[in-house]
Amino acid sequence: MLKIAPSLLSADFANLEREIKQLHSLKVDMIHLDMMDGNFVPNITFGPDQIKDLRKTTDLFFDVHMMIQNPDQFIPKIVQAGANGITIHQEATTHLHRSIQLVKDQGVKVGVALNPATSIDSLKYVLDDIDMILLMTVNPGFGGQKFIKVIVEKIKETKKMIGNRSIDLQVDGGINEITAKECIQAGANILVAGSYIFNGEKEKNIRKLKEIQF
Ligand SMILES: O=C(CO)[C@H](O)[C@H](O)COP(=O)(O)O
Ligand SMILES: [Co+2]
Repeated sequence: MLKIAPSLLSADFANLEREIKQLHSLKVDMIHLDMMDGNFVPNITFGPDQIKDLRKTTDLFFDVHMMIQNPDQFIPKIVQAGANGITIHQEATTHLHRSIQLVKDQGVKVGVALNPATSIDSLKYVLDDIDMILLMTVNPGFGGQKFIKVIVEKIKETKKMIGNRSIDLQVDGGINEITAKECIQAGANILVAGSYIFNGEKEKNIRKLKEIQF
């Protein structure tokens, strides 16, 4: 089933409660929270304290995309703050298997993210431990970047690797109604979209994504 995950990165940070309540009324499937440390990626966003405050505004699923070096130290804090799912970058941890187990121990969903130039090969060894794979369709760090088209092929290869396992395949970066269609046809089922949803009429943009036919 297709799921829509608006990224708060492009929301109005002076009115986050209002933005989240509107997304709730537009029946999105989850809220995508981009955590950045200025080290793994060249940008800084928010951490556990801010996520804890946002948690008070909604019961929507919080899908935390951790773009931080050495994620292990923050995993318990992010879960305590209210995350329902945590996605860690393979490139940000030396011991991917251990980091995955740490998230699982906290009782929330676990995803592994790959940068555009990272091969899917190492996923093979953790496939039976994870709930989601996030394929970055831009280089992480900023909203509003251009979709990297070569990743469509990677989506197809990843979908094949997943086989009949119940693992969600999420895409993130440069998603609009055109690129979303290509990703869905290739096998993705969760669309993260920031600038496309927030720049303009949210209701119309979310509807357009939901209406994409397979
Ligand atoms: O992880 C991210 C950036 O690193 C964001 O989720 C992503 O870029 C969403 O923004 P947009 O849809 O505007 O590309
Ligand atoms: Co993201």
